[in-house]
Amino acid sequence: MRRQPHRIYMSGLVVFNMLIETGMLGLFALAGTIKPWIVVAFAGTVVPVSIAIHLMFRIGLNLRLKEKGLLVPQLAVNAAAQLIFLMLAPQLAVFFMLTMIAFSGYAAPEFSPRSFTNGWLVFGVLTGAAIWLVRDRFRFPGASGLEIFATWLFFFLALRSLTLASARFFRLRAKLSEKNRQLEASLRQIEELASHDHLTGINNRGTFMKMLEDEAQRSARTGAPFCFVMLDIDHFKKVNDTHGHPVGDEVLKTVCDIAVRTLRGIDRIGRLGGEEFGILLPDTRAEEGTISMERLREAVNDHDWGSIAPGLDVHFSAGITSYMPMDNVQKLAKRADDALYHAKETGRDRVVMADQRLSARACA
Ligand SMILES: Nc1nc2c(ncn2[C@@H]2O[C@H](COP(=O)(O)OP(=O)(O)OP(=O)(O)O)[C@@H](O)[C@H]2O)c(=O)[nH]1
Repeated sequence: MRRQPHRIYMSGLVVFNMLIETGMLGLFALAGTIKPWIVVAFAGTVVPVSIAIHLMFRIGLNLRLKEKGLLVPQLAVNAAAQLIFLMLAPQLAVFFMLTMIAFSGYAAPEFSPRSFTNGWLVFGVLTGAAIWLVRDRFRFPGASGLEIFATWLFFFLALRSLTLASARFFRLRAKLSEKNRQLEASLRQIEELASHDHLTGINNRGTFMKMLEDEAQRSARTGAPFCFVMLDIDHFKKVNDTHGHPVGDEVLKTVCDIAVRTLRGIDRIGRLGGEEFGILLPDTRAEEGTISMERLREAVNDHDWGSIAPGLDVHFSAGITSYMPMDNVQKLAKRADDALYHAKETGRDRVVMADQRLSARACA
């Protein structure tokens, strides 16, 4: 499929060159070298055929065929046309022979080494036979047997070297495109590795803190509310110690999966380190944020942890805070961390809202 744009481009180039060739023949007709009807015959046969082939590529009819490049029919039609007109106007034989070399170059990427050798020999022999048949009207560079042979030999060898050079160029270009694609894929992978946590696949600390910073700036500008949550899995060390590190890893991944499923599409989650996660809830007020975290807590508590390891049970504690005017990320993180500490201190498996604690303290 990658070759199709190239085929469309090349067959379009053939149409363009056929039109140029018609114009050139017209000039020779004006100069009296050939009869005008030869130009009309060329324009009425070769040009429509090349347009038809180009349209076939454009519509994609060739994709239904086994030999999608249409190499054999294209070359056969073009070479037959050039040979017929070479015999009709042998005084312009070199002109038609050069055109054949150009077409062979266009078809280079479609050639296999065998099809190239076969085509080269067939065209060479046919062209030699055609020139020989019309040798009495052959003009350039001369009409003697040796001159005709030397002209033909030049064509025969040039056809080979130019086509092989084109084929090499196309192969090189294809290789370069492939390398480019691999490089782009590697770059994407590096970006992914640099911005995401490799175990859970969620944002890593750096990426998440940058998101938090951006959201704080957005809120300062627009006044839109948002909540920041620090979530920590309870007694995670015990999970590792009792069930092993691989089970601990599985717990981390599963908690993230549940969070991604439970939270909204615009919410962001990042791994801050170990078994601690940060959650950003844009356009969310304190009460809505608490409801959202309670829903996540229930989802984690209700999960069938026994399917990962018999007797396994997982809970988390979370501290949540909402953005306040004149806030910065450090202040937000401090409040959420204090609230998380409070959640742990007061029995774990709970969500504590920092702002309520602050207002409670202010009222006391
Ligand atoms: N399996 C696994 N364990 C990890 C990973 N990162 C950190 N840990 C473990 O997480 C545990 C965290 O233990 P603590 O900081 O004592 O916290 P805790 O046991 O959850 O206790 P509380 O937070 O007070 O409920 C340590 O045993 C770490 O080795 C990880 O990527 N995979």
